[in-house]
Amino acid sequence: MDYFTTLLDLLKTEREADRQQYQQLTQSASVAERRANGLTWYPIAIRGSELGRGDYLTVEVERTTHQDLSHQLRTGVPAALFSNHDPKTDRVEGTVSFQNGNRLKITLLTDELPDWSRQGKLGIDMLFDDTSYDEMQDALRQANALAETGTNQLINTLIGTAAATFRPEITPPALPRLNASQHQAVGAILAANELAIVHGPPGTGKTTTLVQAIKALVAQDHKQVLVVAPSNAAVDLLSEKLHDEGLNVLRVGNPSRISERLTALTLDHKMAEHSQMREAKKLKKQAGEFKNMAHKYKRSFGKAERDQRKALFDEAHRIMKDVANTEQYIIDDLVGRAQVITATLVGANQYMVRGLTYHTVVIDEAGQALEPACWIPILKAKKVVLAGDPYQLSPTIKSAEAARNGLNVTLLEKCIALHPDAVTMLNEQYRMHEQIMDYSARIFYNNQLRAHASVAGHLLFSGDSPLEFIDTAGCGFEEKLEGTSSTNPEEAALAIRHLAQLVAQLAPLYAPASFPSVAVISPYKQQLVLLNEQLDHTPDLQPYRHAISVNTIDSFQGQERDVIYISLTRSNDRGEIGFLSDIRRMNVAMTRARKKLVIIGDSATLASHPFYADFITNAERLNAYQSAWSFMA
Ligand SMILES: Nc1ncnc2c1ncn2[C@@H]1O[C@H](COP(=O)(O)OP(=O)(O)OP(=O)(O)O)[C@@H](O)[C@H]1O
Repeated sequence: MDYFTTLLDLLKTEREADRQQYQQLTQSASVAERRANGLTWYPIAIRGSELGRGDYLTVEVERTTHQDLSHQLRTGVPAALFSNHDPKTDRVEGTVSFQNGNRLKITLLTDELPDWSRQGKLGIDMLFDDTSYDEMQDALRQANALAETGTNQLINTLIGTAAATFRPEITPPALPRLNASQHQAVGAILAANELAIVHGPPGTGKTTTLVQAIKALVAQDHKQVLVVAPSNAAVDLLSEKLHDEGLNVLRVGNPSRISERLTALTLDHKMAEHSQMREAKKLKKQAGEFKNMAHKYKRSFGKAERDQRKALFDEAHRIMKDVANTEQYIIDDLVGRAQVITATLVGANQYMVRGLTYHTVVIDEAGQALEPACWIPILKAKKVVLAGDPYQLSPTIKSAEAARNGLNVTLLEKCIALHPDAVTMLNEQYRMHEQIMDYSARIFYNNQLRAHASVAGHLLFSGDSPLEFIDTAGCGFEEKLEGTSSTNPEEAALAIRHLAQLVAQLAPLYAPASFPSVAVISPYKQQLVLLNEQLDHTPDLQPYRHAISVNTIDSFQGQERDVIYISLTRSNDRGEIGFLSDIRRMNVAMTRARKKLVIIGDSATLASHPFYADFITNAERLNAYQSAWSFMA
């Protein structure tokens, strides 16, 4: 099938580009350089170790210095423990199985700590993640084979060779907390035979809707539902909300947020609480003792000692087999009792749940999911629910070639185009003042989005303007290049001065604890550095620092603040706007604001792009346009 062979080729191109970028960052790089690139923790101290399932040793380590450096050693990534003595030979590979703050656990492909780990300084290196690519590739191959039989109704629908069908007799239960479009979405999810799509623009209650739909699915079908998303954060959020609704949720893989409520949903925690676990623990301890005894007999001793050593090891292995059996029983029991299983897309193939099949799989944040990854959970189901917004951030793709040739188009977008009859768009939003929503609604949502009465007119204070565009054209604020990132120091200063004036207006109106939340965002990382400096050097803002954050747009998807400042940064006479031409990113930025949105930019540069030209005209129409001149005067 062309559909899947094309995807397989694109994935191969992407994998190569990703590997090359990884190699560039690691090859011939010193430990210090790798550490600076976030690929290595060094030095580390071992805080403990435990023998786990499959006789693999899990080692807990802590970063003892350089603790603030950002890094990519997240749960699930392949990694290696190494020693600085001879990092090429003194290393053992494994997978990060837990990470929080400056501690992580790595499960090693061995059952005991190597001798070299007791000398020299140790570190953890991130390795290239071949496993995820292998999983995606396997899924595409399997999908291809199934597609060729022509009989798989779900695949036929998703690739567009069959229509999506519905059971018209199904009527959704009464759900008084949902609005009309949310209720309709739940109805479509219940009635769909193969595919239902929930298009959720910003703040429209996509999560609320999905949670109610999943609850209704469990009640209707009496079958386990698999709920997945590309990011751990989204999986965490859904897991908590589903649990709050009284469902038995099993969170597979490690949560990115360590909250007690979430931890309680993980397999590790549920296992520890299980009635049969005490027995397994006792056995494990016994096996450990046998191993310790065996280690006392050195290999160089005589035959009798060697035999003794072997007998002890054999006994330890035999006991560990019993442990594995007991643990498997516990896992099967816990997995069997779950009504909802939650995981990331690739996590849906974790070995505890690898072989399971489901009636329905729900993919949230489908607008950010790489299509090949979606096929991992899809192959486990008869019916798919896709939820997301194709007009917010798309997945990050490393290979420009793969992106150009179609890897940047998500399954969500394809399915919306193929099956408009399967789409329900949630059309009422609970976040933005209607003037803040207006432009996004017009450009991206065909004017179909409404503001709920509770937010349509909400303001920071009576008489405030919810939308402001501050035009720096003609002020001589020129962009600079810092490395690969643009900056605009005068624009940063202006943004913070404007914020200081706003805060002065708000101060008498709000108690510190209920002070409106503010975020200052820019697509350019170096501009954030300048904004932070300006903030730190504005004494009047210090008492409110807790309410103000500075962030990139990408880290902000899914969040909201009362006040959003966007520093567009670009200002040049070539009309070059770089990153800003990705209007989906700008849609995310603009729709984070609840009560006030202040955008600062140079109309002379921005007007080269119709999205901004139109936005500025719109701002003028709404009386929201102001020249920076008049502000500075
Ligand atoms: N039917 C409703 N009635 C009243 N409030 C609602 C309703 N649906 C959602 N909300 C509120 O709207 C807000 C956003 O809801 P939710 O978190 O479900 O949205 P979302 O669409 O997932 O958000 P995002 O834009 O981050 O994707 C929440 O505060 C929620 O309580």
